[in-house]
Amino acid sequence: MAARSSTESFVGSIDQGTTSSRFLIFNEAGEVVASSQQEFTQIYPQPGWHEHDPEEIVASVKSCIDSAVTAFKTNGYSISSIKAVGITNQRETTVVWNTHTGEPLYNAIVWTDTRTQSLVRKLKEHETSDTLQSLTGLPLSTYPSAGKLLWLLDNVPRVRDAYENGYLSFGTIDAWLIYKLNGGVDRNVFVTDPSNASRTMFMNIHTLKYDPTLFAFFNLDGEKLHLPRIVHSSDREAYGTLDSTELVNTPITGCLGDQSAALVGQKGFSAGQAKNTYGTGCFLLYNVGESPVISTHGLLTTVAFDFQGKVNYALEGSIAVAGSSIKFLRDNFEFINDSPDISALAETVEDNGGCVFVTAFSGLFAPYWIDDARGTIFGITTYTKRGHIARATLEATCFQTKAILQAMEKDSGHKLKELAVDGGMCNSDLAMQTQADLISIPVKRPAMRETTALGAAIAAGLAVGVWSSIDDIQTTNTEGQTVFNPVMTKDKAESMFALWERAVTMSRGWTN
Ligand SMILES: Nc1ncnc2c1ncn2[C@@H]1O[C@H](COP(=O)(O)OP(=O)(O)O)[C@@H](O)[C@H]1O
Ligand SMILES: O=P(O)(O)OC[C@H](O)CO
Repeated sequence: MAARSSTESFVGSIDQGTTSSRFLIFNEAGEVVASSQQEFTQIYPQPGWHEHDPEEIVASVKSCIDSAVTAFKTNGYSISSIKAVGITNQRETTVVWNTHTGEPLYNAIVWTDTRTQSLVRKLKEHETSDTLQSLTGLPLSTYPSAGKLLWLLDNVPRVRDAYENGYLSFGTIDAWLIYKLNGGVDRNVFVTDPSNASRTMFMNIHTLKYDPTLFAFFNLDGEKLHLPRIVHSSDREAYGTLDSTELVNTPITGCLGDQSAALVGQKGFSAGQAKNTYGTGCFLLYNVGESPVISTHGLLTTVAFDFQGKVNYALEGSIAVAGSSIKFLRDNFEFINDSPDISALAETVEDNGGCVFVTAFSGLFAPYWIDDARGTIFGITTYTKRGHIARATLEATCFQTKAILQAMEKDSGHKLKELAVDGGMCNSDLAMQTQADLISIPVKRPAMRETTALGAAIAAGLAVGVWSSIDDIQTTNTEGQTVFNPVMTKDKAESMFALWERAVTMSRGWTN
């Protein structure tokens, strides 16, 4: 195709999720003009363990960049019109590497991994453990990075060795990717942003700095451990430039944890705005403004974004299992060939036939925090068909979202009037209708669902002036939304929810 003469600028976005990596190129209107996606290996060495190969993650990202850029060029665009790249990523997932060589010292331990259950219980016995949430925004659980790092130090001799000898680098996926995409040891760009650092339990949520009190609690020597420098989520200089791929020398200028990125991509810039992302897990973020609100109802406090010092916080309801339960039915039970087929299977029956599926594969996260629950299906009889299980699987995420919304209303004192959604599982009309029915408010799904990637592109584009301020992008992706209005009676929704809550109570204690 002939070269386009457009003076338009573009922004690339790396979206490194739990199950796949993507690279998307956005124009100034926030539209996707080229993209590429690649799944990578999920490693489950033991029940409850979940790992990724850090090098495979980097390779998948590079391959996506090259494929998308090739398509971009084929469409007549010039590489030089891509002004910057943003990064968004699965959070908490922990990578450790040799500071001198850049070699990973173990597989990445994924956020869903529950191997730290007993370690976390011991930490909870510590007399100051109940102060952690007010300092970090997070309750002690298997979820944040801190416990994963402690496990590595206790169980992997070469990690311990590297730590004792002062060459252990620790980072979440953003820090690892930025380091590797800059060429690793040679340039040693070792940074993270507050939305990612706030998931480690090493950062003080009020100061946005690593806190010696936290290192002392985890019995870590901050001098021995190499941690990424915390910089703004949108920054012209700090993140370096790509040293390879088709986009060599393009600056990386934005970085956001994926749930923060989705909030930005849904333009949840102001207090009172919220979004719910149904990916591998499901995460409801509610912007609470410029001061953190510490939850007393089972939610987390997280950094929504730090745009050149303008910091917004969010209350977060984290669900460990959402789209992954559908993949589970596909891969482990062969109920379906492909995730989208789940809706058709669920529609073969009228309702859940009395089944409730507590999908607690990693215990239950917000607002319950039950670490000793495991996946349990209640109500199975000889009447039960695969369709009932499919329906109960979709409903599980919707029930847990309802519980989170209730907690959020109590913490924030506000009632949401509608829920903005995105993420792979929101493609299921049945799931989104069920969600609207159960929470009795409308659910709004944007036409362009790659809002996580858009959020990282916005962070990067703001840093280099592709957009001069958030006002430039307020109307992006507002056309063509689908609205799911509740049709179920509130009484029916409440009685279904009561059964779910009963099932949650009964799922406790399995791994005790
Ligand atoms: N049409 C669909 N209906 C239901 N679930 C879906 C559909 N399409 C994708 N999914 C689920 O969405 C998840 C992937 O969503 P995505 O937002 O890409 O996740 P991540 O960012 O965690 O990799 C998968 O677990 C998949 O099962
Ligand atoms: O991969 P996702 O989209 O489910 O997101 C993972 C989260 O960041 C984990 O906290």
